[in-house]
Amino acid sequence: MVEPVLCVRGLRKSYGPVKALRGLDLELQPGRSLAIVGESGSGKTTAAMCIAKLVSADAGEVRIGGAEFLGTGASQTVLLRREFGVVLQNPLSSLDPRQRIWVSVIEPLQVHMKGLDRAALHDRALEMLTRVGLGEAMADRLPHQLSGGQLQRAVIARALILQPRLVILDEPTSALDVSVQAQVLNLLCDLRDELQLSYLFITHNLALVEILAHEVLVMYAGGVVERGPVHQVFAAPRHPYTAELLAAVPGAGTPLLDAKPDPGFAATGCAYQLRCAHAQAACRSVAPTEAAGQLSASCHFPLGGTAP
Ligand SMILES: Nc1ncnc2c1ncn2[C@@H]1O[C@H](COP(=O)(O)OP(=O)(O)OP(=O)(O)O)[C@@H](O)[C@H]1O
Repeated sequence: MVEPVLCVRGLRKSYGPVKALRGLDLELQPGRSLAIVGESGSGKTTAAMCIAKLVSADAGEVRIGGAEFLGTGASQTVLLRREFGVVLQNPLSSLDPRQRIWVSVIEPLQVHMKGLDRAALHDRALEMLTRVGLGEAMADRLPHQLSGGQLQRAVIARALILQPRLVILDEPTSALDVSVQAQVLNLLCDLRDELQLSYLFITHNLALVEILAHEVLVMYAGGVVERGPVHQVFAAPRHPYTAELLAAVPGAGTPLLDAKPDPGFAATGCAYQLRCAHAQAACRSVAPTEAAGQLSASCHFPLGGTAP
């Protein structure tokens, strides 16, 4: 059996009374990409941050490449991790404004592969910058001399410089102009296929999920309400919340819904019951089973058929 690139079991995180993550399980196979979707406040970023050990979870286990990931090591910041690359929403905040682009790109190499001389580091930076579509001319520039799309390419180059198999992407295109978003998205798709990368991808934007991910995990109020292959979940959503998200999609680049789920909501039964047009008595008294397995929805009365 192939070892998953990422395996997460029972990840929980509360902020006081707010249950931001209610026990997350997921697996990511080599070369596969998983998108975590949900509206603002559903727990997506908390999930990514707990997986990256940027925020410490209250409980649960994270395994990367078969080994438990404890989040310790030489690197002080998540951007320099050896185990995975990270691409965040705002590329400017990921790069040191005083450092030339090539120096930022090779920073993880300097931390984790000591002993490379300056010429070798420079060569590696140019190789990676070329791979992401930035020529040598960009290498010596400072971040403020690059456009948003060019900066995000540089961040991607740095995320890949240690050749990780897993890349965590948190809204990687949402700070970019719409015309540039497609270019960066295409680059991410090409790199994923060429380098057999696995992406864990956090987004509000379902249009991007169809392009970048194989599987989708839908979160509501800190829990997983539906999961499965993207084409199956999008073609026939089984959880009413997934259907609501899909119905709200006005097009690429536009956030989904403004309404926020309330993860502090402590009533018995289903967390989605007050917003659900299909709620029945059982939904108010008994919490549905968590969505687990290949294709499932956490709902007593899933759309289109029997309960999972
Ligand atoms: N540092 C914190 N302190 C207190 N509450 C927090 C903190 N971080 C997140 N939360 C709460 O946890 C819940 C989940 O937040 P989280 O940021 O993970 O959601 P999200 O789906 O990523 O939303 P967004 O897309 O807006 O970032 C929210 O209710 C949020 O207010």
